[in-house]
Amino acid sequence: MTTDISDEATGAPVSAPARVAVLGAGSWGTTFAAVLADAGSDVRLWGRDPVVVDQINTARRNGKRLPGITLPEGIAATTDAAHALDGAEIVVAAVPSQTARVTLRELRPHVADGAVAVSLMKGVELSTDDRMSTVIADALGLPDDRIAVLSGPNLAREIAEHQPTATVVSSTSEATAARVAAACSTSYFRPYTNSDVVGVELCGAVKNVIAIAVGMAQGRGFGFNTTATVITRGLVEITRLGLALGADARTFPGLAGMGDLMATCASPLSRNHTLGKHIGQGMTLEEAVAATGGTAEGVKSCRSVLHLARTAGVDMPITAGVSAVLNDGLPVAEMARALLSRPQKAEGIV
Ligand SMILES: NC(=O)C1=CN([C@@H]2O[C@H](COP(=O)(O)OP(=O)(O)OC[C@H]3O[C@@H](n4cnc5c(N)ncnc54)[C@H](O)[C@@H]3O)[C@@H](O)[C@H]2O)C=CC1
Ligand SMILES: O=C(CO)COP(=O)(O)O
Repeated sequence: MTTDISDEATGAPVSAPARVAVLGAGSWGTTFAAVLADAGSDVRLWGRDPVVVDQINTARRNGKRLPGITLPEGIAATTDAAHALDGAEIVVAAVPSQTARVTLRELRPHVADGAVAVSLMKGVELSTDDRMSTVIADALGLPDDRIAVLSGPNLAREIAEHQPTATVVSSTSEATAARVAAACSTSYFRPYTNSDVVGVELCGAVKNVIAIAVGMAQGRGFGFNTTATVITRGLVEITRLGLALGADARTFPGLAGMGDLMATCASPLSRNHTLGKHIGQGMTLEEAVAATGGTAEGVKSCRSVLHLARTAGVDMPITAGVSAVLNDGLPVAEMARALLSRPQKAEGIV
């Protein structure tokens, strides 16, 4: 299932530079644009905020999302989406999941013939329960074999600091996955490819919900035993949903599964984790969203994931608990009580 993208003789990453448009100049869009530029690609980064765009072009910084980071010269930022997309062979979507459909639909006329689209987004659409690759296919009118998703333990700030990490580029087309992987391969960012788009996307979306649960537990003052329990049982929930929806079991212990779950649940850099912690410490959802800043996808995706699960007849008690706390005002202490008082069962039954 997995392809190693490296030069067999030297072991060095093989990069194949491309003309790339990155849509969304938030923390991950900006960081991924920097990865692509470092891989030698010609990158145009589309952002809505002219102040952010101007700062990227003139000062090589995005002070709003990545304070203290100097960006490479190879990124040209613009507020003009048509200019960003003109001639782009690869189109990368990095806007909040719930806004993707409308944003991409508007930009569709500017997408070049033959372009490949890549989702960096980790969410499930609320109104449809669609994964982001489906939203992209609908909004841009692209066939599945010209769509890839990229997901893994990829906290933007660490990557912007060139700390080493790996990721998964998934597509139903091996050629598309390999092409995208080659365009973003650097000395600090190592893409692997696979073909399990369903599994990779579900892992990315649901781990945000589990990270909120871990944050809530830590906000209540609970330690590593609780954290490890929620992460482990969270992975069971992700696996259960994924298998019910046709994912490949090998994805869950991989980078997009366990890898991303660990990074997001452990790191204070995670917006989902941070938001959960604020809630656990007693903030309202509104206060927690404001205090967190940036896009915490799990806040909305907990509802669509839960709906997906219920439709598929899959039990996801942690996700249900997070949704009840965020949407129905259930106190965190009650969520913990409910989870701990579930009927006894044998471990290992997914
Ligand atoms: N930040 C990270 O470490 C990572 C984020 N992701 C995912 O990447 C996606 C984007 O996240 P971030 O860049 O971190 O978010 P962010 O909150 O830093 O930035 C989002 C960007 O989208 C723009 N935006 C908001 N609403 C929009 C709309 N209606 N139309 C067009 N643009 C709009 C904002 O102006 C902002 O530039 C999310 O799905 C997230 O889960 C995935 C991996 C890592
Ligand atoms: O997806 C991420 C790391 O892989 C980023 O997590 P947050 O969206 O919670 O910050």
